[in-house]
Amino acid sequence: MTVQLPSVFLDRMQELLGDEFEVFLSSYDDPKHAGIRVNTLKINLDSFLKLSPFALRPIPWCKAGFYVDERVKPGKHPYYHAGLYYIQEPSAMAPAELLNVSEGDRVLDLCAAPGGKSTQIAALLNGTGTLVTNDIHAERTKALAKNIELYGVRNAVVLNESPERIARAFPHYFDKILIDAPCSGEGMFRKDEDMARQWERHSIEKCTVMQRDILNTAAAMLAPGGRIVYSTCTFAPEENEAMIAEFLLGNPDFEVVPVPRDTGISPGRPEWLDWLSGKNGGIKASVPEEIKAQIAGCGRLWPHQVEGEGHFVAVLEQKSEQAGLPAHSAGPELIASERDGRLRDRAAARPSQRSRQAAGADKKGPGERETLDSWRAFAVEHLRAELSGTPLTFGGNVYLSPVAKEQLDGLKVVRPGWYVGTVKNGRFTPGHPLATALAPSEAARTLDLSVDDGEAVRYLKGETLEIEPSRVHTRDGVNPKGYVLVTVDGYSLGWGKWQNGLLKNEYPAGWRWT
Ligand SMILES: C[S@@+](CC[C@H](N)C(=O)[O-])C[C@H]1O[C@@H](n2cnc3c(N)ncnc32)[C@H](O)[C@@H]1O
Repeated sequence: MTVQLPSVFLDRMQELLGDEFEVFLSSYDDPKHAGIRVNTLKINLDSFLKLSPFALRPIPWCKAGFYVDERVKPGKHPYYHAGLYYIQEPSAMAPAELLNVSEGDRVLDLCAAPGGKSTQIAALLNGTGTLVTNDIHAERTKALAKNIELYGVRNAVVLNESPERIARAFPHYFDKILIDAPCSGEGMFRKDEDMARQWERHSIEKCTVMQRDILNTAAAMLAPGGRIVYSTCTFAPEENEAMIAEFLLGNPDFEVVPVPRDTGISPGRPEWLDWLSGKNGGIKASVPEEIKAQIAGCGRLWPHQVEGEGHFVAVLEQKSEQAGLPAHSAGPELIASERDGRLRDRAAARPSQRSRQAAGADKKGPGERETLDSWRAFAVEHLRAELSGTPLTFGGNVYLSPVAKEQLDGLKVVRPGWYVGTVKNGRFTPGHPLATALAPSEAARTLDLSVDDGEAVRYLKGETLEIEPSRVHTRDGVNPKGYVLVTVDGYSLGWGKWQNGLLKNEYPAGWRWT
C-alpha cells in the first residue's frame, strides 16, 4: 500500500468493520477514481457525449457524472476553460443529487468552497430560483466565486459568512439546504496523502462541534417542509450517524428520507451508535429504536463497494408544511466534545459597511442611475437577450441579482449576483462572467475558434489574434467592430475586441492557460 494510514484510524476501522475490514483496506491499493460532471447550464448531455474528447463511463448516482481516466488530464482542455464540465471526485456528486432540487427553488449551499456541489446545484436549478453559496473562509471564497463564474451561473449570491449571520438574514427562507460539512476527511486519504498525515484522533471531536452548530443553524433557515442534505467525506460515525441521531432527537419535526439503494449507496450504520455509546467520550444518551431505524436510511458510499473515495449522506426533511414556523432547538448533545475547536462569529465590522466593501461599493464611482444607464446602453448594443435578475450597483460595478439588495444588508458579500460589468470613466466595460454565462445567440457579435487548429488555446493564453472580418458573426447587421463573444466550438470563453483584422484579447490575466 502506498498511502500511510494512521494506526489509530486503522484500529477504529477494524473495530467498526469487522470482517469487512480486509476488503476495505485492500481498496487503498486500487487506483483513484476520477470524474467529471457535465455542466448542463452550458451544454446538454447528448451534445457533450458527441463532443467529449475523453472516454466516458456513467457514474450511477449522478445523471451528468462520468468516470474518466485520470491520465487524460481533463483540466488541460479548452472545453474545461469553457466551463463544459467540472472535475469532481465521483462520490462527492451524490449529495447535491439527493437535494432533489426543483427549478425555482431557493437553495443554500452553506459550506461551499471551492464550489463543486454549488455548480452542480446551479445546473439543477437551470437558471431559475436562487442559489446562495457560502464559505466561512475568505480565501476559499475566491475559488468559489471563480467556479461560479467559470460555470456560467447567473443566479447565485456568494457569501463569506458564519451560518449564524446568514440565519439572521434569511430565517426560514430556503427550500433546500446543503451542508457539505467540514470533517476529518477520512475518505480523502487515498486522494490526498496530506489528509492522512494530518489526521489526528481528536480532529473528529473538533469537527463534531462545528457540525452540530452548522446543522442546527441550518434548520433555522429552512422553509417549512424543506429539505437539508448533510454530507461528509469521512467514515467516523461520530460525524455521521451520531450527528444525525442527535439532530433528530433535538428536532422531532424532522425525519430522514431514505436514500435510494439502486445506485450502490449502502445504508447508514445504526449499530455504530451502540459502539459509540460504549466508548469513553462517545454517545452520552441512548438512542431510541425509532431513531435508529431512520439512521439506516442514511447513505454511505464505501471505497470497497463503489467506484468512489467515500462519502456519508443524510437527507433530512422537515415534516410540517404549515405556515406556523417550528421552533428548532439544539437538542441534547450526544457526543462529548471540546469547545475549543469552535469557529467563532466573524469580527464585527459595521454590517452595512462590510457588505458594501466586499462588493466594491466604497470605490469612488458614478451614481447609481448613471451606472445603470451605461449598463442598459451596453446591453442594447451588444446583447440580444433580456437578462433576468435585479440590477444592483456597488460603486461602478453592476450585478444582476436573484435577491433584493436589502436582503444582503449587513452580510459579507463576495458577489451579490451575476457580475455583468463596471462603469469607469463614463464607459461600461463588460465583466468576464457576463461572457462565460452567455449563449452565443445572446450576443450581437461572436467569433468561434476551434480546438483543432490551436486558435482556442492561443486565445486562452491571452494572445492577440488576426481575424478576417468575415469570421466575426454579427446579428441584426451590426458592425463587426467592437466587443465580440469568443467561443470554442460554439461554447463561450470570454470577450475580445475586434477592430481592423485584429482581435484584442480580453481574457482575464488570472484565468489564462499556462
Ligand atoms: C468539505 S468542504 C466543502 C466542499 C464543497 N462543498 C465542494 O463540493 O466543493 C467544507 C467547507 O466548509 C467550510 N467551513 C468550515 N466551517 C464552516 C462554517 N462554520 N460555516 C461555513 N463553512 C464552513 C470550509 O472552509 C470548507 O471549504
